[in-house]
Amino acid sequence: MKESYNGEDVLIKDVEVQGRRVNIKVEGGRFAAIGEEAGGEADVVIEGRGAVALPGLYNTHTHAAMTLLRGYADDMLLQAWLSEKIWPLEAHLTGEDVYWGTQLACLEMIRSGTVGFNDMYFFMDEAARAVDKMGMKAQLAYGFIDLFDEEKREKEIKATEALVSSIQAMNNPGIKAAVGPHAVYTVSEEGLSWCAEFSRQQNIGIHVHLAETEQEVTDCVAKTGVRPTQVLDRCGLLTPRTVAAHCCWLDSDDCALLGDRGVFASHNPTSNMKLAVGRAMPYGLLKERGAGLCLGTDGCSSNNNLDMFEEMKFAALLQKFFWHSPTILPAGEALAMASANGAEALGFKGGRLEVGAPADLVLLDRRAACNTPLYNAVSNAVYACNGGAVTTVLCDGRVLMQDGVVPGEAEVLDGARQAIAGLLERHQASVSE
Ligand SMILES: C[C@H]1O[C@@H](n2cnc3c(N)ncnc32)[C@H](O)[C@@H]1O
Ligand SMILES: [Zn+2]
Repeated sequence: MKESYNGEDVLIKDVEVQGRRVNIKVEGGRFAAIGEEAGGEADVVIEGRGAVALPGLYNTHTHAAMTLLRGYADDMLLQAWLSEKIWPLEAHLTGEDVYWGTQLACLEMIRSGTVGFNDMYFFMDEAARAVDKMGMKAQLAYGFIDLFDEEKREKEIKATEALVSSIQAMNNPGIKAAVGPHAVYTVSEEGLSWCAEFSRQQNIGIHVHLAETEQEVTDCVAKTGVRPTQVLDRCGLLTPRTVAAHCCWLDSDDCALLGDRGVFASHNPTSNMKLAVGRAMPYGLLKERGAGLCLGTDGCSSNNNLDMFEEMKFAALLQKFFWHSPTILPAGEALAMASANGAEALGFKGGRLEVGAPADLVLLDRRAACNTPLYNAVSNAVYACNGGAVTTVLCDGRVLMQDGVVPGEAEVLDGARQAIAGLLERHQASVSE
């Protein structure tokens, strides 16, 4: 992987953009020209051979280094899955594990056309190091969990402040810090309010789980007298800088509140179906109330991959099936959720195939079966292709994959495999003590 990006100019020849065979010229990391006339000198020339060009994708909800836990525990309900399986193994994670697990996530995301993502996890300075090395864009938050304990809250505050300053010291405009209050059932209202105030002072994003399960809502009402959305709102966490993940068990007042506050709701259909949360995000109501709408995979152990092409398809199908409407969430809206909306949710400008925009670009193989026939490239992208059809990826004009080759792939896979072996060994040793 290239250590430093020197702003190369790129010319991509003969690609399909909205039904036209054109060239694409990238200069200084942005689209300079898209059309038959695009051309001229370039440091890198890529033969498109009729490839389908799409905007780069943004995964707005994941726990990237959970790649190390892929397939570790499946087929369980959320609370048992977290408390009996996931959290006990996560207790043995090291910074080195998160460095390699996040690189593996970046590799998988690059291979399937994702150029930016929204992460909430631990040892996030190591995650930032991995993102910097892999050349992607990301908003990174430490998973703030105080379990309503004052001492733990102080530690979570220090960890959050440390991460934000270390990311800001990186001076990489493609890597942003955020606060990551986990959820209303794992964070006290003092902790939630601190996160809101700190994100306001620092003018950084907020990444939070909201209304994932019916139990989250009923327990919250029983405990506080109000619903999770109202708890987040009275703590100041509902803002235009907020990405709320899942948003399944929302009623119409919740949707109106999210719309009024300009919150982005991140739909995570695969995770929701895999954990059987029992209700699809109310996409139609949220759209009507003006909430931002984007898409995310959640972590690899509740999906179990990071393929945003699959995520677009499952979003479109789940919404149609659950709300009994064959016209809800058409392919074009699914692609917008996964690209431009996702970029906007994270405060990035990209995810648009437009002159002047940052050059986030994905090329799909024109000869792949999923692109034959090519009546409608967006339909194929959402309903037929998956990440396997991606051949070339640019992020802010930087070539991250060309003709299926990601530089340094073997080293990332080896490092991740070693991290997994070490993690399991430490967990095993503690269990047998
Ligand atoms: C950041 C924290 O969020 C946990 N985590 C992973 N998946 C989910 C989910 N679907 N809902 C809530 N928390 C989750 C991670 O396991 C980590 O403990
Ligand atoms: Zn999550």
